[in-house]
Amino acid sequence: GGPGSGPGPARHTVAVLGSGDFSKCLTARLLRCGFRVVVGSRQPKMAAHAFPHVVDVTHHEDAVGKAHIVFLAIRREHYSFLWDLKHLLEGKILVDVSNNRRVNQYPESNAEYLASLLPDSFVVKGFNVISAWALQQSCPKDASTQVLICSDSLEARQQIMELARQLNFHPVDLGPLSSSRDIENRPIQLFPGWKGPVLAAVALSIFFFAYSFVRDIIHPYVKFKQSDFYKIPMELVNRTLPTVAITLLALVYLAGQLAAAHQLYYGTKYRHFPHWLEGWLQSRKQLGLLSFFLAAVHVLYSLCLPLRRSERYLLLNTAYQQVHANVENAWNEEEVWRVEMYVSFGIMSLGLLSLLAITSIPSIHHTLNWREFSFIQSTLGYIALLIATLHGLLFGWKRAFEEEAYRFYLPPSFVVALALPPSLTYIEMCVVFILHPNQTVFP
Ligand SMILES: NC(=O)C1=CN([C@@H]2O[C@H](COP(=O)(O)OP(=O)(O)OC[C@H]3O[C@@H](n4cnc5c(N)ncnc54)[C@H](OP(=O)(O)O)[C@@H]3O)[C@@H](O)[C@H]2O)C=CC1
Ligand SMILES: [Cu+2]
Repeated sequence: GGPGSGPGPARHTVAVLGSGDFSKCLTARLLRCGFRVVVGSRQPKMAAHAFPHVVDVTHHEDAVGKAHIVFLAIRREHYSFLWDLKHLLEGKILVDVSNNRRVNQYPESNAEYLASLLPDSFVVKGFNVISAWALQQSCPKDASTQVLICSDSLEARQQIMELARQLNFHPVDLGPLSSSRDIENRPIQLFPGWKGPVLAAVALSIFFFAYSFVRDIIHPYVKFKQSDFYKIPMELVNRTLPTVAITLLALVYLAGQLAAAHQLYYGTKYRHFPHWLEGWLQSRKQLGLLSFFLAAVHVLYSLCLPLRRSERYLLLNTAYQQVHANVENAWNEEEVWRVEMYVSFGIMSLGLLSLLAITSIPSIHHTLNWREFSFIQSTLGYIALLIATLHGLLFGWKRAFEEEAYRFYLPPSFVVALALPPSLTYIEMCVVFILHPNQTVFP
């Protein structure tokens, strides 16, 4: 018969092969939840010391014979010994809990390898996303209680899901055994989805930092013998941060516009986007959050600029020169307006960006309906981008037009430092307003 047709009492006994950390913690959890456990070990006498007395620690053959569900708490590299137990494992449910060290370490998943080794057993993948430590917790309440389960045998899958429930986990059915590759990759992925956006942020940071370094440090030094190296830790960093932030934010919306253009060009919603665009669309959340993070750090840097010694000396020197030149009032109306607006736009864009970041948190996202989410992420996001651009333009205005040293140097620096991120914005805005006057296609 099927995997459920074993003799009655054996159902309540679970076998665990291997006596390592995972085996110990799993056994403890099984006992606590009312199961009887038999552990199979190569050296049962030695292994028995590590288990409570109620646990039957015995040889592999013996353990397998006493239970219908067998957990394999051993590493994939050692699976070959199961070949000798082949006939004993026939018709039993084998739970593969193994993990690998690297993503896609082997051509086939561990569970699929096991199934090919023992075609007459019912292999179920599961519990690998749970750490031995989490198994020891008596009443886990967080997300780590999720157990992803898959198997080609529906009945075996359901039995293991039921078992997971009895162990106070939340089983998630991921279907056939082919999902095991995905399940095995889960616990060893490092921030999946963040690689591309982080690489983009790092590459842009290097580029803009190098650019500012040449423009603000090397150029004045070579041309005017002016040593501004003190600017590296604060000013250069604080110039790089907002430029990267605004570029990343522009990239979020550029992806949506390219997708819209793609759909318009092919006249259908049902054609697949090219891979690069698909990946880009899926990293918009990460790009947006990175942009928010960099913008927030930029604000902290900006707030701390007046704390610097250099700032104090420069201020005193200016005051001294002013006295010397007999100028009573240095008030410059245009400058005042520029800076007031520049600061105000900066604060506004950070406020809007925080709103975007907060609404991207899943629990808050779920309280919004699709239109509300799309309004905040598309419309307000766009406005944030626009205001941030104005903030950047107002900042660059003075540098471009007023600072003695840069006046003749205007075209290349102005275009690259300021026009590049905003121009992405403007191109997008033209595209969106011409093609979709009142539509925001991708939230
Ligand atoms: N530790 C953890 O937090 C987690 C572990 N896992 C998975 O659980 C499995 C076991 O992990 P863990 O307990 O940490 O590993 P350990 O290395 O601590 O234990 C593995 C056990 O396998 C047995 N074993 C070792 N070599 C052989 C062999 N050549 N032939 C047969 N049996 C052998 C040993 O038992 P004995 O000497 O009694 O035969 C040993 O205790 C792994 O596949 C791992 O990926 C999954 C999720 C979390
Ligand atoms: Cu700024």
